[in-house]
Amino acid sequence: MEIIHKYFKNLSETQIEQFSKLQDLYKDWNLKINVVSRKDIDELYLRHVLHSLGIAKVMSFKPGSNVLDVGTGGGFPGIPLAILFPETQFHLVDSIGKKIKVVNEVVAGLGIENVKTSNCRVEEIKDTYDFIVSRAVAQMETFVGWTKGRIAKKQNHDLKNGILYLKGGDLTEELKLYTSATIYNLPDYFDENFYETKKVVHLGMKFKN
Ligand SMILES: C[S@@+](CC[C@H](N)C(=O)[O-])C[C@H]1O[C@@H](n2cnc3c(N)ncnc32)[C@H](O)[C@@H]1O
Repeated sequence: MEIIHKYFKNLSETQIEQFSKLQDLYKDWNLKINVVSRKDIDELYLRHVLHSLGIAKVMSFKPGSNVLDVGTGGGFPGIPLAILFPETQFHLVDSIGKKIKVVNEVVAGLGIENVKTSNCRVEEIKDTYDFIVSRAVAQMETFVGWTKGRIAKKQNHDLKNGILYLKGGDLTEELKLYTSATIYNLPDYFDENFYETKKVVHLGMKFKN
């Protein structure tokens, strides 16, 4: 939990309490339904919570905005972002029901009010969102296909509405179709070795008028 304080200084009492409770909640639920690897559960704050919050280093979601988390699994990056941005609405989607069950239990356990969940494939979602976030779900081309039409046209942020994807490694090949993508290197924000090759990729949507 100290590692969250290290990089996010102005947390409210509620946010501190919610972040602090995450580890015990995930430890309990992970015994029943495995959503986080055994190794990672001891490093939940480094490998999952802070990593999810990497998106917050490049984007401050405004009050009233809405965000879709595609393939949220156990709730990453959606749950840490929902704690950090309580006035933004988050929709967490996963095609595997037992993962959404854990997400629902964690959300209820923390008293988070700005998260809704759906157990379905993202291709079935019909709403639009200011941003779509994700980690470890699909290659960019597949992901862009799945989420086509889901970005709202009205812009409310400095960064263009679009996709904010947590990725790692060399992305030259994967992003060669997306020349307008911006890559933010997480080591510019976080010192820990875990982040050495990790990035946030922003892909702003272009709309034909
Ligand atoms: C490797 S896990 C990543 C989970 C989480 N984002 C994380 O980083 O911890 C990928 C997740 O994406 C989900 N998924 C894959 N394709 C999907 C789709 N088309 N729609 C919704 N969920 C999908 C899977 O069920 C799985 O839970």
